[in-house]
Amino acid sequence: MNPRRCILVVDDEPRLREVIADALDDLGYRTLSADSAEAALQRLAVEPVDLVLSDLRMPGQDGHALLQDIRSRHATIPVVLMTAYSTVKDAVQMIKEGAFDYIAKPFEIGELSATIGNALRLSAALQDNQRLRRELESRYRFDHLIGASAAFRRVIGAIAEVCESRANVLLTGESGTGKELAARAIHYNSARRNEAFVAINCAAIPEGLLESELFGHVKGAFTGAVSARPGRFVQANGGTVFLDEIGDMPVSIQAKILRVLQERVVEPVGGSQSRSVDVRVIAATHRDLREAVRSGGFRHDLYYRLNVFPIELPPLRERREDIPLLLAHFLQELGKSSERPMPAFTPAALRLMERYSWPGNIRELQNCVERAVIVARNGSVDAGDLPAELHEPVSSENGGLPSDLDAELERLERRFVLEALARTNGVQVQAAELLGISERSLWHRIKKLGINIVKRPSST
Ligand SMILES: Nc1ncnc2c1ncn2[C@@H]1O[C@H](COP(=O)(O)OP(=O)(O)OP(=O)(O)O)[C@@H](O)[C@H]1O
Repeated sequence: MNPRRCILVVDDEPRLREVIADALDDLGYRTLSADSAEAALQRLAVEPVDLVLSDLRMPGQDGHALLQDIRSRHATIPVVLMTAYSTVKDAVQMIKEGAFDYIAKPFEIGELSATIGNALRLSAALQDNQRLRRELESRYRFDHLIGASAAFRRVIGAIAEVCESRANVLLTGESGTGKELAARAIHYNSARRNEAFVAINCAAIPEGLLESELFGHVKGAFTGAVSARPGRFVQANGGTVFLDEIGDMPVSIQAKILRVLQERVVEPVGGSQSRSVDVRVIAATHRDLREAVRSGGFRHDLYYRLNVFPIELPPLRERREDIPLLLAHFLQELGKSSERPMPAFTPAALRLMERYSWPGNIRELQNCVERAVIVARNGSVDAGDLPAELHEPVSSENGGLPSDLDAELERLERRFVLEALARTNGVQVQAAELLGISERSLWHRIKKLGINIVKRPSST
């Protein structure tokens, strides 16, 4: 059984201390109390405390000074401030200085329970993340892989396991879940780290060019091939090739990839001499490749070659507890290139972010943070500063109007894109023409909507 979490209640009013301690006791916490900041520091020096709940205004050293002392001497203990309505502004300022949250007096037990539960959960996640990173940093350099949730730890564990081997890796997961980042982590922590990491997006290169892009071509192989070109596999010799969106690769080219994997040779377009290469292949897809194999869009022999070591990147909605960590990480990154101090996100804004489903996953979260930093006023980002989709209500009844305009527009967009792709058998340049948009714009929409294009295999 978990030991009871210990909360230190600091308030100069004995009656209030007693009421709060009783309430916390009923909620299953162990409580200690102190009638001043000085007494609180004495208790902290000798007792293991999980959270400090302190009044803001106290005679002698006040909550503000106590916060500073706790930050410097017991940095991992979260501090929640209790404040009168008139001093809420000071409490918000103190969140910027490192307090975890505040609660305005008078408050109800339910509110107190939620605030404390939240602070304990977030601070445990932060500490876990720090511990995990220290552990990993001593063995690996996974500097940019942020997350401490159980789901993400499994991913890190799998990455750590596969780094040293030369096994092919298949990364699956929705768009924006970090597949490319994971591929880079594998490469830069493998024995190949000093050789090239060559990434290629199989879906973004027109079918006619993909073969020569991958395997190179000899001089005169086709109109415009004025000189020989080595191709990405040769460029990556000794290193790693990252084949992004492998599920969108034409069947004809899949056969050639298979040859690289089996025989470790490439044959440039127009040439008859093969060249041996030593590359590790990491492939990624947001599609269900097993399904593509079943429907004939993907070669089963290639699937089994690639799927030697599968790693699934979980969607962000399945690891919501990582959201505060990712937010802190992106703010830190943005802060490096900004003269201005980064804004603080209010607890209400954070709550909204933790509730939202993030269909675009970490990329969407990153964009949201970047945008919020731009629109932030007075050094803070509140719920109202976040994009409309984060405020979507869950209800549906709305008198004929869509209860969720963005979702409705997205549904329409998906229907039209799918229709155009179906009519053109997945040929994106033609589908884009039908829809009156550029091929690039169609490509972005396909990515955003997570559409899987299954082309009918050509008859050759
Ligand atoms: N665990 C993570 N920690 C920090 N940043 C992350 C993490 N995972 C992803 N990101 C960031 O999110 C963005 C999207 O990640 P990435 O491009 O690796 O996703 P992807 O799954 O390859 O997307 P797509 O399928 O659309 O190509 C990148 O800017 C990346 O740096």
